[in-house]
Order: sequence, then C-alpha cells, then structure tokens
Amino acid sequence: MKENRQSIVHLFEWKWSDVASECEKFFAPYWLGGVQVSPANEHRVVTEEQWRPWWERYQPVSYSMVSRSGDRAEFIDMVNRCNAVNINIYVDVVFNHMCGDGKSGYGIDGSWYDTTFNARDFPAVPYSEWDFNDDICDSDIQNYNDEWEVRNCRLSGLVDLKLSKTYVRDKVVEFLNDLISLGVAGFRVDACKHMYPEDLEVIYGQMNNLVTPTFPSGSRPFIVQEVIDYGGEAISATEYTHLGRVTEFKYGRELSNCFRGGNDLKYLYNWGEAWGLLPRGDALSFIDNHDTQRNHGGGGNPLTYKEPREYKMAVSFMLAHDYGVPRIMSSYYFTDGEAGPPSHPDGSTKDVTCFDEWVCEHRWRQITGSSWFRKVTHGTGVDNWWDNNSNQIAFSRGNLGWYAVNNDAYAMDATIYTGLPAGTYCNLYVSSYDKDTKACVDKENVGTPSTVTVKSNGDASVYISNNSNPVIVIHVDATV
Ligand SMILES: O=C(NCCCOc1c(-c2ccc(O)c(O)c2)oc2cc(O)cc(O)c2c1=O)[C@@H]1CCCN1C(=O)/C=C/c1ccc(O)c(O)c1
Ligand SMILES: [Ca+2]
Repeated sequence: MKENRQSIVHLFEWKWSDVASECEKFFAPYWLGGVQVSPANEHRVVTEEQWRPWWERYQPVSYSMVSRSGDRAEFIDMVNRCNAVNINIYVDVVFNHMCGDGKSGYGIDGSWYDTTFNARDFPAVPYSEWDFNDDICDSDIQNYNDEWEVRNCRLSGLVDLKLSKTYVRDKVVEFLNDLISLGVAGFRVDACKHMYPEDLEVIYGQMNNLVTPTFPSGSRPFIVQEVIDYGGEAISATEYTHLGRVTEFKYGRELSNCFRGGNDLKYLYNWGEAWGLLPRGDALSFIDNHDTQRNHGGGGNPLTYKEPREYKMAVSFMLAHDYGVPRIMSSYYFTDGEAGPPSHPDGSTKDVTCFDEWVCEHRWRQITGSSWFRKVTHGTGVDNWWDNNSNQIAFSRGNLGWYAVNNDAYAMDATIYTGLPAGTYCNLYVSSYDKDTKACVDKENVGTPSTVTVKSNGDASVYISNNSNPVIVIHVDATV
C-alpha cells in the first residue's frame, strides 16, 4: 500500500493478460495504488445450475493457479508487468469453504472433486472429510444471529473448511505464501464473517513478508477482509479490524441514498465515523461491489453503472473525501445477475473491450480525474466546508485541492473560499488536462465550468447548473 496511492480498482473477471496491459497502458501514469483481481485458484466449472455464472469462481476445488482468467504463467506475467509499473496486485482468496455440497466432477484445471453424500474429496489439495466442519454442523447457515452457526455451518451449501485444524491452516498458508512468492501485494479475503478472527490471526501471522526488491524489506501483505455487516447481526465488522482493513458495506448504501436525494448533501459535513461507519483507518470503502451491484435489497441496493449520473457523483465524492481506502468497481454489462463475464461459446472469457461489453468505470473521466485528485491531496483533511443548507456542498483538502457538487434541481451560483492558492485550475470532472502543455481541454462541460479561477484571497465564483456532470474537481497539479 503506497502512502499516496491508495485507490484500488476491482477488475472483476478480467483475464490476467488484460490486467497486465491495463497496468502498462492505463494505470501506470495515473493515481492507482493497486488492482484487485478475481480468485486465481482452481474452481468448479458450473453448467447445470446456471451456465458458467460469475460465482463459480467462489467454489474452489484446489489451490493450483489455474482459473477462468488464465493459468499460472499468465498470472506470473501479470504480476511482474504490473509491479514493473508500480501497480500492486491484490488477489481475491476464498478459504472459508470449497465448492457446494452434493457435487462431483473436474475443476477448470482438471482436478477431480466429490462432495456427494458424505464424500469431501479434493485430492488435488488434498482435503478429505475430516478437514471440514460436517462433524459439528452438517447443514446450511439459517440464523445469522447465531455466531457459532455463521462460522461453522455451510454458507449457502458450500462445504465449510475446518480452519481450527492445523493441517487445514497449513494448506491455506501454503496457498497464500505461494501467491506472495509470485509478487502479489496482498489479499481480499472472501467471506470473513464465516471464519473466526482467531483462525484468521493464526493464518495471517504465518504469511511471509512481501518479496524484495519489489517491496521494501519487511513489508507485510495488505489485507482487505470482506465482512458483510449492515448492522443488526450477531457478528460485526469490528471483530476483524485488528487483523486488517474491513469492507464497510454501510458506506455505499448511505452515500447512494444521499446522491439519489434521500438525504440532503449538507449532512455530509461530518461524513465518516459520525455516520456509524468504521474508523477511517480500518475501512475499505466502496459504492458497489461485484455482489451488491447484483442483488437488490439484500445487497443494500447501491448506485451502479446503471445510474451513471448519480454513480459518478457518488464515486467522485468517495475519492475526494479523506475517509478510508476506496475501491472502484470495474464491471461488465449484465442484465441477468448470475451471468458470468463476456464469454465465447466454450465458456472462456473474452478479451476485454472497454465500453462495449465491459463497462470500465475506472476509465471514465469523472472517476479517473477524481482518483488523481485523491493522490495529489493525500495526507490532508477535509477543510473549508461550505454548503447552501441543501444539496450544494464544497470542501477543500488542505490547500491542495477543492471539490464542489450541485445535487439541487437548480443552479449553484456562489462565491466560495477554496483555501487554494490563486490561479486557474482545470476541472478534471469534465475536462482533460495535458501535463506537458498545461492545457485544459473541455470534454463534456455543458453547464459545468471546465476551468475555475481562484482569486488571491482564495475565493472562487462558481456557476454549476443542474446538468449531467454537476461537479468541480480541481487540484494544484492541474493548473493552466
Ligand atoms: O443466491 C445465491 N447465494 C445465496 C445468497 C448469497 O449468499 C452468499 C454469500 C453471502 C451473502 C450474504 C451474507 O451476509 C454473507 O455473509 C454471505 O457469500 C458467498 C461467498 C462466496 O464465496 C460464495 C457464495 O456462493 C456466497 C453466497 O452464496 C447465489 C447463487 C449461489 C451463489 N450466489 C450468490 O449470491 C453469491 C454471492 C457471493 C459470492 C461471493 C462473495 O464474495 C459474496 O460476498 C457473495
Ligand atoms: Ca466457516
């Protein structure tokens, strides 16, 4: 985790070859801290329940590095090429469970597995029935208010690994240390709610340091723990914060509500812990993720690429504000929530083509510009808050950047103290900035200024109509 480059982009279901070229082609000159990639280990090939759904990758059958995104050699090439341009790779790892109960067949790398009847055979690991919790719980989780059940029973039919057992812990540590040896910078740990913090502590403690010289000697893996906690269940995210960052699911739900008009933006003056969110140093913040962008209701029904105007506003606010480590979702277009990535008839994932079958939100100007803002203003707090007692707000990040958004149904027309040095700044939400020629080229600025002039007293007079891009994002490294 580089100090001033903390944004993470989740390149969901991208192949390793496409991730590598995106690191070199797009991310290198920018702002990015790292990329989260889909699970790299062998998983089921699901064809009967659904045809090749995205969630087949969350049903492991072994820890060999072959998946729908590519094989071990391609994974190594991706990590090397991204590390070479200083972009970290964080791997999604699934070790609460293996595949669903009552299944048998060959995984995507050809490994046999059998969970029919009492079998729990994963010879490629190997795991056998005594490596699972069926002896203490042989049913699915029913009651999310029983923390013993949530940890020891089957999560929607998935056979539950006995992580209390040294042998199982050792196999998981071997898997994680294999990935570390390939040069990854950390992990997104799936389904942490379903594993005991005590077991995770032992496993994380046995992870090796990150490889040198790619990383400074003694560097520890960066850990993001997925704990789905909207409050009201027996298990809370705070049980895991001492072990690493934890996903803050309330973040996207609350901010989506604000930008859909459910709460006046003026209330965001104390956005963060005062809203019941995790301490900012413990939080992984995001608007939507691969799961919540699909399951309405249960997933908090967040803004997604399907509501682009409000989504871009919410994501830009997340990136402009100093709370947490933000993760940006990069999706493929879908209507059926279970559908897997754009694929060929044989089920193999297509090459990425941004903006036709792949949404590539991370490449949208409004999001790229806001992420650059986050990098430039890292280390400052939220200062000089201004609002119109409704849905027009502005704030600076120290004297390095200034952010304003108009979510009212009428124009924002005000003179506001920005805290910035005098000068003319490029509005990165609607314009492109050329660092060499210091030019600010309008792109989509109907109703939103493409540049902002700050007077010597720090004031700026801004007019932002209620248009499709009603945001100003300016910082000291993009002046004309
Ligand atoms: O209806 C489904 N599942 C039951 C309701 C969602 O429950 C799941 C949760 C879940 C849901 C709510 C909670 O409060 C919670 O603690 C856990 O986490 C998972 C994690 C996995 O690695 C693999 C899974 O199959 C699941 C899962 O099915 C569909 C069909 C099977 C996969 N799936 C899904 O919907 C898959 C969802 C999924 C997959 C991967 C994830 O990382 C994730 O967060 C959710
Ligand atoms: Ca478990």
